[in-house]
Amino acid sequence: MKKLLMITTGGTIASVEGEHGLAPAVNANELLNYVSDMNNGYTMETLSLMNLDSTNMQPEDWVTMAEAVQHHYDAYDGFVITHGTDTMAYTAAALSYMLQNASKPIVITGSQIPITFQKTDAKRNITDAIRFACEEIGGVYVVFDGRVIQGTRAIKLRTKSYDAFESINYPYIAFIHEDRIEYNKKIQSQIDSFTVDTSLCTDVLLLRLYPGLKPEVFDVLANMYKGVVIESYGSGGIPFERRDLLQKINELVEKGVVVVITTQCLEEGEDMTIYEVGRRINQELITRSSNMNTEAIVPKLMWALGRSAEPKEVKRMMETPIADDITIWPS
Ligand SMILES: NC(=O)C[C@H](N)C(=O)O
Repeated sequence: MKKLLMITTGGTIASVEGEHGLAPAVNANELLNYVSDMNNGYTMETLSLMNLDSTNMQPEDWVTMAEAVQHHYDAYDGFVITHGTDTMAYTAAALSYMLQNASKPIVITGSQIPITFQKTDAKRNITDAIRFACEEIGGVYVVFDGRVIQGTRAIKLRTKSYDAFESINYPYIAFIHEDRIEYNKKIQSQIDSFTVDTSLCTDVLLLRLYPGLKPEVFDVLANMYKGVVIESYGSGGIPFERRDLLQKINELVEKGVVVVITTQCLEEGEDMTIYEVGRRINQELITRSSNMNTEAIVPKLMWALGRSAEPKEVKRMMETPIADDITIWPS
């Protein structure tokens, strides 16, 4: 008999219609009461940790969640975390970095429609998440609309549809059917021991390039941030004609800021070795992101900066695959 803990954090799944629109209000026990087919095979305890729309979630809330799992880790066989969808991908990645080599499933789910509504995806998603949390598998996963996504690979692609999440640059882990779980990817069993490191440095900026961005904006960043993630274009170049951003980025790195380059393209990642706009970037100084998604890069950088103040060491951590966040490293 599996012993599970369901941790609730808010989101649409726990929302009710209030005076100012949908807002989370349902607690963990009430949420569980909506799920009818509580069957044998597991026992479930609940923890109402917070009740936030995930738009209001901050890195400190990721730490609260990681600490809750850490605190209860030995007492349970698996964890279900219910969460808003808007920042779920960030939370899933953040937990993947803070809670490494888990030998038990830590499953995050939510819904597009509140569980209190007649027609809702919430019941299915919770039921699926519970089923996956009973599996003999370790790590952090997003379960949504019958699909299981690696915690470092999820993105929210759709605002309304039930299939809100996609797995980026990585196969779905599994599909959850009514009668069985179909694995799509072989999962290696965990041999390293479970580690928890929740020290985050939140001095991180995410900047999306667009034609016309003023280079001077970079002058103010060094005083405010220790890490800057630049969502560049295509394979990952930086403009150096007219509005020369390259010079400014080099200056930032010289000042000790860790600059990570990624791409606005969702699929296939950066490869700065192809074009002159990419090759001009000093690869010794800049941090490559390969095919990580932005939702993973941002919390990974907060986590890496939380562990070391040495930019070279932060670059090394960022470029090292963790929790399957990087698969192909361009040669
Ligand atoms: N579907 C949802 O959960 C959206 C909600 N605004 C949230 O992220 O909390």
